[in-house]
Amino acid sequence: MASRLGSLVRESAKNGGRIGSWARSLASADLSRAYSSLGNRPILVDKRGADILHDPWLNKGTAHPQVERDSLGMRGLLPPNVISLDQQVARFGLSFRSLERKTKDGESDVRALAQWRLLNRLHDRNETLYYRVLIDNIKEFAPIVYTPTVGLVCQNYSGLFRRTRGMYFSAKDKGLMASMVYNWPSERVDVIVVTDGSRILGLGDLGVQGIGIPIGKLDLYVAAGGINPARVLPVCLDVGTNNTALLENPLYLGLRQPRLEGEEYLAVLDEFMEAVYLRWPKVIVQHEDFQNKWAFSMLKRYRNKYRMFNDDVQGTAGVALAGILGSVRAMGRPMSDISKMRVVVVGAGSAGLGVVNMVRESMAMAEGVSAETLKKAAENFWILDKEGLVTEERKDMDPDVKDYARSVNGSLALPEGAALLDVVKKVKPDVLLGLSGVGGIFNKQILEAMKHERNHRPAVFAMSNPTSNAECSSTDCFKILGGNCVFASGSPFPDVDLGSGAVGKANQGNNMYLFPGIGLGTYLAGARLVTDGMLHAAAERLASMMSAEDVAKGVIFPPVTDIRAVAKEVGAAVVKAAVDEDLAEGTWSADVRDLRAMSQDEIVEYVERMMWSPAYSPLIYSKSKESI
Ligand SMILES: NC(=O)C1=CN([C@@H]2O[C@H](COP(=O)(O)OP(=O)(O)OC[C@H]3O[C@@H](n4cnc5c(N)ncnc54)[C@H](O)[C@@H]3O)[C@@H](O)[C@H]2O)C=CC1
Ligand SMILES: CC(=O)C(=O)O
Ligand SMILES: [Mg+2]
Repeated sequence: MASRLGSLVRESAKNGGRIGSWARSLASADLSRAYSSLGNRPILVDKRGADILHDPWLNKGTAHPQVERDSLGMRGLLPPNVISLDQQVARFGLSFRSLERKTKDGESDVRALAQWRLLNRLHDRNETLYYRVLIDNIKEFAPIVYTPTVGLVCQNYSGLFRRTRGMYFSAKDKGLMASMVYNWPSERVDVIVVTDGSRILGLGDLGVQGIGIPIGKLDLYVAAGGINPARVLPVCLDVGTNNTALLENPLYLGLRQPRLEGEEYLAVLDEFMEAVYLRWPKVIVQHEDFQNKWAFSMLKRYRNKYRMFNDDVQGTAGVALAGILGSVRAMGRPMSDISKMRVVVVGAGSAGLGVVNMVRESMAMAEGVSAETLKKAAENFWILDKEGLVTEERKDMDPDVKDYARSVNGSLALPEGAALLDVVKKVKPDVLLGLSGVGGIFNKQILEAMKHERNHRPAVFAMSNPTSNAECSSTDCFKILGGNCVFASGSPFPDVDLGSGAVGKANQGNNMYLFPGIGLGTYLAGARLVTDGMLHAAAERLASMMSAEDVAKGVIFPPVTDIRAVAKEVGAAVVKAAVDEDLAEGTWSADVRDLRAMSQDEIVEYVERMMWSPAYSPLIYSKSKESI
């Protein structure tokens, strides 16, 4: 059969593709077997012609081979020259470079949006080519589809909106969500990223325009985590906005009403969660960029019921933990010395508190986690919010921060609400960690104060996004602290030339290093829940990927170009943890017994094998579409 199809294809090439009737006369099962033996798994489609060209999951554009053009009624709908996926990638590169040349002297925001538009249009047309381009150029394109440009895109989303992507559930859909989920065209969804748009990066409440974040996160799920793009769903819950500029903007596409509060808000969230699990019982739901007042409570409400996690609270925590472990090693100390670190955290929101909770647990682990060791570990943190240092004298204390409130007496005592500079001068921290959303708050004086005798290799993490909200830049940090400090930021910053061959290494400390692997591992494990054990395993695997030579140079995270390998390793660690915790049910391709029988290396191989990668599959017409 393979040779019959091969000869058909060769024949077609010779005679200009006049084999439509032959190809159609072959039973689709024969064709599918034939295609299988040629390589990619074929896809049965119940569409033809222009409908395929307008379906980004199926469209190959100029790469549709002649046999498909004939069998699927596309002859004449495309220019006659058939080109390959590689050639299409190269053509996209040429057109992207030409845009770069044309916009190089223009305003940087205009240029960034033009670059995003070019990628977005490709995403809308042809998902296979889009992800191939993204994977092949991840270092260059992640900052466009993800932070920082995605922030700018969200700020302008209503004006940029052309073709819809994802789903919107609003307060107006009450009682209808269980039927609405069936409007989504894909029968299978593995990962949903959902936001309510209330705290988009460090840019505040962007209402329905926050949809750009789930889209960008899911781009990384596909490109890094190898999740099939036909099985991801970005969602925005439109519960109103308190952003008056948006409410007054005639272009704004969301509901023009203040945000729902209390029971009304909860009713939307509950109905949404129930609806998606009704249609897709095994889906993983990632909560993203919910304002602090809801992030923790939603996590507590759902994490023991559904297969879900909050990326800002839990993904960020794992990345910061891995970064701090790397910094401890960079100081020339064993990882167990994490329990001796003094950490000043600026920002007591969902991200900041998520980080301190996880790092504290890791500190306590050295001596065995107990109420006593956790209490002792909490003393390693000084937490500031917009009112300054949180002490036991704080009025209306957030219960989530209470454990970390500092005493106003004794050694290292500081007054309630003490300013950051005073805290840094007195505490002389090993790690200064920013998750405040306040751009430039680590100013010259603060960074000068980080030069102290307690630690000649301190770590500065300016983790807020996007770039303009980073607490300091790599240049500020290295120019003041010298090449010895360890620097990480949420959005990418360049390495810094310190003269005489010395280079300050700018690490990107972003939850993008963990969430794709957490989702991938949870999915392949078929884990019922996402547990702390799985999250610790993910963070520890990320930390362990850095070699002694890397950390000695101040490199504490892998390069973005390795993000697919990171997701694979993290995913495998999550699978293993889920199996060890007896939470794994496996999937159709490996059930729990298969997973249990695998060695660690075999799990890594299995995860890699299961990762989707972009390649064109042969398309075969069938009236009743079923997977083969
Ligand atoms: N690098 C990464 O992977 C991640 C970065 N982030 C970034 O972290 C930032 C904060 O996110 P969330 O915690 O979710 O926000 P949030 O709104 O929950 O918390 C912000 C916190 O910063 C505090 N704050 C505001 N102004 C301050 C000031 N002048 N001094 C000290 N503290 C101040 C607030 O009181 C609040 O405690 C955002 O910019 C976000 O982009 C969040 C998640 C992951
Ligand atoms: C990276 C991320 O999740 C944030 O800035 O919110
Ligand atoms: Mg986020």
